[in-house]
Parts: sequence; structure tokens; C-alpha cells
Amino acid sequence: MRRETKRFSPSQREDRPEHLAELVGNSKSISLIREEILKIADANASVLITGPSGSGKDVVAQLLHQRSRRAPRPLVALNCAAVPAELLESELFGHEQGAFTGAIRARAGRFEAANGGTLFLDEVGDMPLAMQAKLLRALETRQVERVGGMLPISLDVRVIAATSVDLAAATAAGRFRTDLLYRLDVIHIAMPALADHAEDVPALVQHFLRQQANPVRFTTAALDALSAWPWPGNVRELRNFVERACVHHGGEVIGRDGLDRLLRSPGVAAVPTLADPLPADLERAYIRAALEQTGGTISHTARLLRLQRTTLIEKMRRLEIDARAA
Ligand SMILES: Nc1ncnc2c1ncn2[C@@H]1O[C@H](COP(=O)(O)OP(=O)(O)OP(=O)(O)O)[C@@H](O)[C@H]1O
Repeated sequence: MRRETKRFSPSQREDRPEHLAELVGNSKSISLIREEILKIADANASVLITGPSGSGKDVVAQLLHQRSRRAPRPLVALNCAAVPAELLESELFGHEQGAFTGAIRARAGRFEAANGGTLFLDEVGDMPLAMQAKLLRALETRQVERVGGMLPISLDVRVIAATSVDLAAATAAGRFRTDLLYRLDVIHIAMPALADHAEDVPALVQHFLRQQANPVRFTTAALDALSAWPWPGNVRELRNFVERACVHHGGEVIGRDGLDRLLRSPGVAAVPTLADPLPADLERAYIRAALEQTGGTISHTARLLRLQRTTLIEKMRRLEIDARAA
């Protein structure tokens, strides 16, 4: 289930320190990202965070805001993939009363709500081209116009955007404006897949265990096996796995054998990436498992398998896999 929108009110952040984001991990890549966040938190330049789903882009956006002088002001998030295209403009820029059917009263958009603070545009690559032009204008003029409004409203908003799709490829394919990409990608943070910083798995596991009322304990052998697991859903999948282990086995010690059983249980994506060629029957099984996990959605399945959508479709055709039958 995707989050549609999130809003972190100032009171939530200041009064409840547990809401402070934490980027766990001492690998080289995560340490460098933590340093970078501290360096750039106070800049006003736009930040583009890239990386696969579940890799921590959201955590980075929260940290950037919380470590900036904008922290007392709101961090407003909008998932561009979750809002229907026809509603996106009024979500972002607001509308005046009567601007369209159903606009019973005037409403401020996310940009205005973020004034003085930070606007986090998640899955920005899914924004329709017409909206991209409007976003670019807002970024360049630092002004927004409500739908049906007459006057531009001047704002001071720092924009952080995130994407799990390759925006350079999207611009080459004409799906994303190059000028908007340059505008957003002033500072770039690339989140690695969990498999590319697997040495952080034990620390992440301990971090997630600390959040559990009745945690399990993993033996060193089990932690080693968890570190070797491919985690196609990245840190989110690891977190869900730890939570599930605690719900079912709270208080127990889990060794290598117990872990093998848990990793084969439903809900764990036993789906390694398909970057390396596999025998056809295995490849078919992996694609089917991934399709099952995503409910048959090709784009999500491609993302999970870290394949281009077109590559997945081509593989499915070759292996005679029907998405609807998965
Ligand atoms: N390095 C990390 N330390 C602690 N928690 C992390 C880390 N990376 C990710 N998480 C946790 O994993 C979960 C998924 O992370 P997050 O939502 O930031 O991923 P994302 O890249 O924004 O995913 P999506 O592209 O699907 O929006 C969250 O619960 C987040 O708190």
C-alpha cells in the first residue's frame, strides 16, 4: 500500500523526539550520505534523491528537513504517483472556491502548506508532463497560482524530490522534462540497494528489533545469512521481515535453521534480482513469484526485479508468462 500524502506537523517533530529520522548503517556509502546530509541541510538548492524502492529515500528527505534551519516549519510530502493526474494541480497549488466542480471552498495546496519549510515530492518521475511544466515555473519564479486564482503567491519552499525510476532514461524517452530534471537535480543523493551495503544488515536488524515490544534474538549465523539474502524490497523488506519474526517468535532465539524456515514463509520475496542470466525454469519461477507479490502489476514487478519494464515484458513473452495468470 503506497502512502498518499504525509504531513509532519511541527508539534509532532518537536514534542516527540522518537519521530526524528535515523539513517542507520556504518558502510562507506551510508556514512558518506550521512555526512552529505549534514553538509547540505541548510542549503536552499533542490535535492534529488534516487534509489530503489525501500532504500531509505524518505528517511533522507526527513533528515534533510530536520537538520535544516527550516525544521520548525512544516515538512509536507506528496506522493506524485498516488494522486490522480487531474487532482495533482490542485493538490500542489491549491484552488479557489468554484474553480472546478466540487471545489466548494478555497484550499491551499501543498506548496503553500510548506511555506518556510520543505516540500517533499516523492515519485516525481510519475508526474504528468503538463504538471511538470507548472512545477518548473513554480520553482523558477518561487511563486504559485491556485487553480482558478488570479494572483500569484510568493513562497519560500525548499523542494526535495525522490524517484525510484531512472529520470535520465525518462527524459531520453520524452516522459520527463530535461529542464525540470536540471532544476531538481542541483544536489543529488543516490541511495544504494540494500544488497550493495549488506554489511549494514546486522545494525539495521538491531535497530528494528529495538522498536519491538517482544523482540527475537538472531544468532550470529542467522545474522550472516540475513546479510547474504538479496532483499529485493531493500530496507523496507528487511524491516517487515524483522517485525514479522517478532510477531510470530517474540522472545525466541532464531538460528540458521529457524531463519531458513522464516525466509521461506509467505510474505518474504524469495526473488533475487534477475541481472544475471538464470536457467529458464528458475527465471520463470522468479518472475511468477514477483508477479504474485505485486498482484500482477508489470511496472512494480519490473522495479522489484530491478529490470527495465520493457526487458521484463520481453522476458515474459519469451517464457510465455501471463501476468493475469500469476
Ligand atoms: N538506513 C536506514 N536506517 C533506518 N531505517 C531505514 C533505513 N533505510 C530505510 N529505512 C526504513 O525502511 C523503510 C523504507 O524506507 P523509505 O520509506 O525511506 O524508502 P524509500 O526509498 O522512500 O521507498 P519508496 O521508493 O517505496 O518510497 C522505512 O521504514 C524506513 O524508516
